[in-house]
Amino acid sequence: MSTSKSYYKPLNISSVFRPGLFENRVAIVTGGATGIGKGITKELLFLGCTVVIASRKADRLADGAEEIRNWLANTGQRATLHVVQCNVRNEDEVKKLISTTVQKFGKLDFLINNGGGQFLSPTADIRLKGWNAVVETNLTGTFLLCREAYNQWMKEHGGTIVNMAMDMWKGYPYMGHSGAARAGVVNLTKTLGVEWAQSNVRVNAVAPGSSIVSPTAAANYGNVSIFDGVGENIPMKRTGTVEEVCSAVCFLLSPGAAFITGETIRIDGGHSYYITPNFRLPDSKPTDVYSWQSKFDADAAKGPQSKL
Ligand SMILES: CCCCCCCCC/C=C/C(=O)SCCNC(=O)CCNC(=O)[C@H](O)C(C)(C)COP(=O)(O)OP(=O)(O)OC[C@H]1O[C@@H](n2cnc3c(N)ncnc32)[C@H](O)[C@@H]1OP(=O)(O)O
Ligand SMILES: NC(=O)C1=CN([C@@H]2O[C@H](COP(=O)(O)OP(=O)(O)OC[C@H]3O[C@@H](n4cnc5c(N)ncnc54)[C@H](OP(=O)(O)O)[C@@H]3O)[C@@H](O)[C@H]2O)C=CC1
Repeated sequence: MSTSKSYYKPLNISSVFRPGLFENRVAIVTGGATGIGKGITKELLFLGCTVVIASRKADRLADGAEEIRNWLANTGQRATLHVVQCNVRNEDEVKKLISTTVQKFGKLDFLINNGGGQFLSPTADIRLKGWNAVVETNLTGTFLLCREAYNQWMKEHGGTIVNMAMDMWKGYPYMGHSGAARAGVVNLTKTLGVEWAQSNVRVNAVAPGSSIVSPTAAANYGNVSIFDGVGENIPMKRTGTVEEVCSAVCFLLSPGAAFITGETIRIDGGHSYYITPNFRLPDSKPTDVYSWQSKFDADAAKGPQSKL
């Protein structure tokens, strides 16, 4: 059975959250210029939030910011986007990212630790430098950002943090370093959710399946077709969209999630629960997709002046 796009039934809508939900809020999104982070940035801006995007590469940040600003102009919404170069593995740069944000915008309401990644390798072949690079990026970087956001602002004023995990629940062959680091992130999320509850700081995480079609992610693996065929093994019979991660992040940031902390939400179409080798679901059509059928994207490609 094919999972070609012709079976998809896209829901032609934009954010499911009310306009202005995040007005007067300030967020940092690491890795906010590409892929999932870019999607999160767009939705936050669309909902009125001021967003600071931060990652290592100045050219990626500049290109991403330009695209996002054009896109936002075409939605008719207004919000502030700011760019800071920051390697989450560098303690000084992380401290500066938080202090700059607080100085410039007067506060920090949301931290989204999205930036991260890894390379594919049998674990036996991973050199210590490579192991450390991945663990420092995904686990230590998340720790540093959480700690600085808390100590510099959230401890006194409250705030909400969303961390990025992955579907490492059964281990992750060929991504042993990242699987271990993300399992650490899930555990750290629980700890901080408890330790910081009294400061009115909620800490949660999302765990996307290895199935969120992100062109930058595919390019990072040097294989643009890495997501092809992945949907076949997922109960929902399809890959996931960036927007399906973003909406979970926005929910966790919203007041509607005020009693949720320490939690990790799986966004994987049921893949991580589909474990029984002697039970196969019958073939079926892919389920409905949540995607901002952009209208906005098409208009953004034409430039900021085009009409909705
Ligand atoms: C099965 C099907 C599954 C299918 C899998 C499907 C996956 C789809 C799901 C997607 C999940 C995602 O997370 S998508 C997100 C993808 N995005 C990314 O991964 C981008 C971010 N990643 C990175 O920047 C890098 O991978 C990372 C290593 C973490 C950090 O890079 P740095 O520039 O800091 O470090 P580098 O100098 O490049 O490398 C440091 C060392 O790491 C090791 N190293 C780096 N790249 C390496 C490589 N390709 N192969 C071996 N080893 C490598 C070497 O030892 C390097 O040292 P030397 O020996 O001295 O060079
Ligand atoms: N796509 C998927 O299916 C899944 C993705 N994930 C995770 O979701 C997150 C987003 O991935 P996705 O959008 O798909 O892929 P991308 O490659 O597009 O995103 C990775 C982002 O992280 C940034 N980044 C990487 N290393 C650092 C660092 N040391 N300091 C600061 N920023 C950094 C990159 O920017 P720059 O290069 O400029 O630093 C880039 O913007 C990642 O953590 C990824 O591992 C998890 C599960 C599945």
